Amino acid sequence: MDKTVKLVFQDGLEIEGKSFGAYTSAAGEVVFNTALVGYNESLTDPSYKGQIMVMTAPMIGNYGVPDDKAMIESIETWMESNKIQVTGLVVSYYADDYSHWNAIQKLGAWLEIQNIPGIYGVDTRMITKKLRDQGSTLGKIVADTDVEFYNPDLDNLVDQVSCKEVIRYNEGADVKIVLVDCGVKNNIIRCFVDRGVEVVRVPWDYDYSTLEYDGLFISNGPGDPALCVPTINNIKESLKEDKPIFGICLGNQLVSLAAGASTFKLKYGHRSHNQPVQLVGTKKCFITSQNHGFAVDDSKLPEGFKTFFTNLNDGTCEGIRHESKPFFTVQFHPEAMGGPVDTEYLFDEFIEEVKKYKSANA
Ligand SMILES: NC(=O)CC[C@H](N)C(=O)O
Repeated sequence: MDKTVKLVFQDGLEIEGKSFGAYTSAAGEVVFNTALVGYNESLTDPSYKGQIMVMTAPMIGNYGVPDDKAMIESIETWMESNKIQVTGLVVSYYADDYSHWNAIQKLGAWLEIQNIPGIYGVDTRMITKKLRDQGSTLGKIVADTDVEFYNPDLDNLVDQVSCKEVIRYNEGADVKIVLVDCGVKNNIIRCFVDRGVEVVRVPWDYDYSTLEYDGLFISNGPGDPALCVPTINNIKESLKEDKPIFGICLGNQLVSLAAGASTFKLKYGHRSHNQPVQLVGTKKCFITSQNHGFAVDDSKLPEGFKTFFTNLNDGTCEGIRHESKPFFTVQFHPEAMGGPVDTEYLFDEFIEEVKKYKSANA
């Protein structure tokens, strides 16, 4: 019989449930994700560092977990990083029995190996309504020893998830992209490598101006973008040049901050696979995968920049682009994994801009 654990909120609410995964206590920001699939990808997305993820899909674990050690081209085949990044997992029904063609382990066993606690048998609908009404809040999963509440937005989490040295993928390709790793999801690297470019992955605070490259990419990542000061300062220098710049999620926020815009914390964030965004100036709408708690204030974008996409649910900024230079960034995740791939064309558009720049400056 599974042991009892509690989900405790900073406002005092305590919810009793059953333990799966590691029987241990952990604290973080409680956020909800409404995606129906993709728990392995979300759990290993470095953007979730410091967060306790509530999944509203009623059954979690039913398709198990694939081999998290399988690698292709030195990247985890089935995962978005080399480990589980969340602090804890909250689900309604945990399915211990699984069935899937490439699953090799139970979700609970995988969590336990990495000392991540899970709680099931709780009313995730009630919890989600609480978070929507009151906003994301600090919380903790408590096993047999209590822990202090922990606010991940006060920590420089990007430094904890970024690579520690320069890593090259597809070395020797004609087009070279510097990828600033703020907690990059593996599928972003796959999307570039599959398009035949070399990816030069550098730490979040690395001075990439010393490198030979043709285009710049700023990755997704955890925590408050305002804490990434070295990255913002490096991007400020890049904005003075004409080399193409692309960014995703945290990358959108960092380029916006470097350009002189500001960011703010959303009440409960966007974490789902069904967020509708409109391409500004058109009637086109795309359904996107999203996982963010901060947003760019596009009410006063700096000279030369305009809103690229807008969220059709709440009108928030979903990307910015420069009016004349090849700079564009998006708040959503065109690389998906999981979720819809409708906006993956943005990788092609960026690489086209890079090739144009490269031939014009040959
Ligand atoms: N996925 C991300 O890159 C998240 C960006 C940032 N940490 C936010 O929560 O808004």
